[in-house]
Amino acid sequence: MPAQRSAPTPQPSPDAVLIRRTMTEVGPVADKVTSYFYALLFVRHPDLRSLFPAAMDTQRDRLLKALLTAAEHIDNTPVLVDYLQNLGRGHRKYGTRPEHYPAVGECLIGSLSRFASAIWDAETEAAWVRAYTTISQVMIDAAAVDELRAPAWWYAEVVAHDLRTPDIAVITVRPDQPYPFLAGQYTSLETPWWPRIWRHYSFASAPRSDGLLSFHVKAVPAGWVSNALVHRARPGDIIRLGPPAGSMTVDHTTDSGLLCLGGGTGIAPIKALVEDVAEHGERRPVEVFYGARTDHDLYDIDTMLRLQQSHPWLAVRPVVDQRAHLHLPDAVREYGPWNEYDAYLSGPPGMIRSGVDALREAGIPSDRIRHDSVEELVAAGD
Ligand SMILES: NC(=O)C1=CN([C@@H]2O[C@H](COP(=O)(O)OP(=O)(O)OC[C@H]3O[C@@H](n4cnc5c(N)ncnc54)[C@H](O)[C@@H]3O)[C@@H](O)[C@H]2O)C=CC1
Repeated sequence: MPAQRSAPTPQPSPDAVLIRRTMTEVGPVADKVTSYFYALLFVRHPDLRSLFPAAMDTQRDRLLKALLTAAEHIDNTPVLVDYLQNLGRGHRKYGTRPEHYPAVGECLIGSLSRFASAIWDAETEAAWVRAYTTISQVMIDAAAVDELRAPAWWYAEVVAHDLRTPDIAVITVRPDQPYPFLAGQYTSLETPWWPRIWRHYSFASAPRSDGLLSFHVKAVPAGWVSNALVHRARPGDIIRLGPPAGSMTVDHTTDSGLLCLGGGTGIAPIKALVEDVAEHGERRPVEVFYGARTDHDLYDIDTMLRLQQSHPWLAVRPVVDQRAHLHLPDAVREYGPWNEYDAYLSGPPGMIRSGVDALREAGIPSDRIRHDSVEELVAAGD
C-alpha cells in the first residue's frame, strides 16, 4: 500500500480489533496458514490450480498477503478502496472471475480458524466474513468496470534489447494495442518462459508518440523473470503486460520543484518523470540524485546528462557509494533547502525507507513524498 497516504486510524472499529487479534495470533505460524490455505483451495477447487504458476515458491503467499493486508486496513477506507480497485483490475490478467471469490474466502476463513483456534469464535468469524465480503466486492466491481474499457492484458513484442552492463538490460517493446499510462507508473510483466509468474517494472519513458514502452531490468541472483529478460529475451519474443498502476506521478497543477532520488534501476521511472515535465513545457526545478554502488553501475548516466544539457531547469547529480562513501539519501542532506519540493523516490526498498526518513528530516511533509509501495518492491525483487 502506498505509505504516503495511509493515515493511522485513531479508534479501530470492533471488526478491525477482531481482525488484528486474529493476525497477532497467526503471526508466528504465518507459513503454516499459507500452506494450509493453498492446500484447502486446490483440494476443494482443483479448477483454480491452473490460475497459479506451476512453482508456488516465491510468490506462493502473494494472494494471502494481499488479503491480509487489506483486512488489516479495513478501517482506512479511501486508501483501502484504492488498493483493492487496483488489485481487482490487476487480477483480470490471471483469469480471475467473480465466482472464484467465494471459494477463496471460504478457504481463507478455514485456514485462519484452524490456526487461530484459541481465540476463534462466532464474532471473529462474522468480522472476517464482513471484511472479506467488502474486499471481494470492491475487487469484483473494479474488474467489471475495467472490462468495459481495457483488455485484461496486452501482448507486446520485444523490439530492442540493449545489454548495458553484464546484468542490466534496457528492453523496448511494442504493445499489440494502445497502452495508456502515466509517467512514473509501473506495469506487471510475464515472460513466455515462466507462465503465470508476473513481476513489476516501471516504465522508463513518458508515453511516446510511437507507442513503444521501455523497461530497465537488472538480473538478480535466482530471479526467474529478471534473468529471462536480461539473458534470454531477444527481439521478436512476445511478453504479456498487465494494466498500469502506481501513483508516483507528476502533479501538473502545481509548479513546485521536484526532488528525485533514483537508486540503481530505480532511475527508470525518474527519467520518465523528467521527460513528462519537459513535455509539459514547465519550467520547474527538477533535481535528480542518481545513486549507484560503483561508477560502472551508473548505466544510464549518459542519457541523464544529455537531458540535463537540453533542459536548464534540470540538475543531475550522480552519487557513487564507492567514491562518496555514503548512501544516496545521505547525499541529499548536503544540498537543499528542500521544503518547497515534492519528492519522488525509486530504488531498492532499503533506499526508499532511509530516503523517506532523510527527506522528512529535511522538512518535506509526508504527503509530498511519493514512492511505490515498499511491500510490492520487496515482492518484485526477482
Ligand atoms: N519504482 C521503483 O521504485 C523502482 C524500483 N526498482 C528497484 O530498485 C532496485 C534497484 O536495485 P539495484 O540496481 O541493485 O540497486 P543497488 O542495490 O545497486 O542500489 C542503488 C542505490 O541505492 C542505494 N541504497 C541501496 N540500499 C540502500 C539502503 N539500505 N539505504 C540507503 N541507500 C541504499 C545505494 O547507495 C545506491 O546508490 C531493485 O530493488 C528494484 O526492484 C527498480 C525500478 C523501479
